[in-house]
Amino acid sequence: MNELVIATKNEGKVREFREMFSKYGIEVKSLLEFDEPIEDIEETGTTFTENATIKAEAISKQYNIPVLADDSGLEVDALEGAPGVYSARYAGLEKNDQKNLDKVLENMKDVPTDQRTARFVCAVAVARPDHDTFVKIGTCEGHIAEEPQGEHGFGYDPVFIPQGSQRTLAEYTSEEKNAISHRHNAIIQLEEWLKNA
Ligand SMILES: O=P(O)(O)OP(=O)(O)OP(=O)(O)OC[C@H]1O[C@@H](n2cnc3c(O)ncnc32)[C@H](O)[C@@H]1O
Ligand SMILES: [Mg+2]
Repeated sequence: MNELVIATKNEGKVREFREMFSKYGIEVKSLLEFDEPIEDIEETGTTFTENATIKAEAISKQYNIPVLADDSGLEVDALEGAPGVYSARYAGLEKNDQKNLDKVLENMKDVPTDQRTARFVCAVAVARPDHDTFVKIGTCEGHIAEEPQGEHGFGYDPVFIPQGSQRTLAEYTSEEKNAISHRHNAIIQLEEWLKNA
């Protein structure tokens, strides 16, 4: 396999997948690079696994090709797992990263440091014509910062400090993030499939 379609319109994800798959010699094509516009796929599931499956199968069926999809988000313990599967829409349907992370910080303003634990979760689904879809899940444990720091990455990275670190993920280089991220931890479980695909 030298090219893999990823059913996402998130440029941050695309960048990370491109970097992580380059070492397998696989080029990544996202929904942003199709000749025709691709309609948004409604994420009607209640779990990361369901939503990743919905996205991968929708595009795989439409084009009759193998497709990978990623559904991910931030689970904050003090917010009972929110924003969770609603991470992209936490502050409204327009999907604004800044508003989303501001809302997390606002809802966490009275939560002391030792109770700010959280994790990123990433479900990657692989859907192929005439095969059962499979899903792998990766996580990255950490805690929520008091204020945003850093310019790298995307989404909630400026407020997420990985376990054992003093820096937010937005202060990590992309190489550093891609070595420990939830997305990395999901992808490494695909290695067998990638080698044989
Ligand atoms: O559905 P697609 O098109 O893939 O793009 P999306 O941005 O809508 O992606 P999701 O539905 O999976 O929602 C993921 C949310 O979690 C956030 N997120 C996921 N991975 C992240 C990461 O590595 N760092 C920071 N935030 C992340 C992201 O910003 C979104 O708000
Ligand atoms: Mg989405």
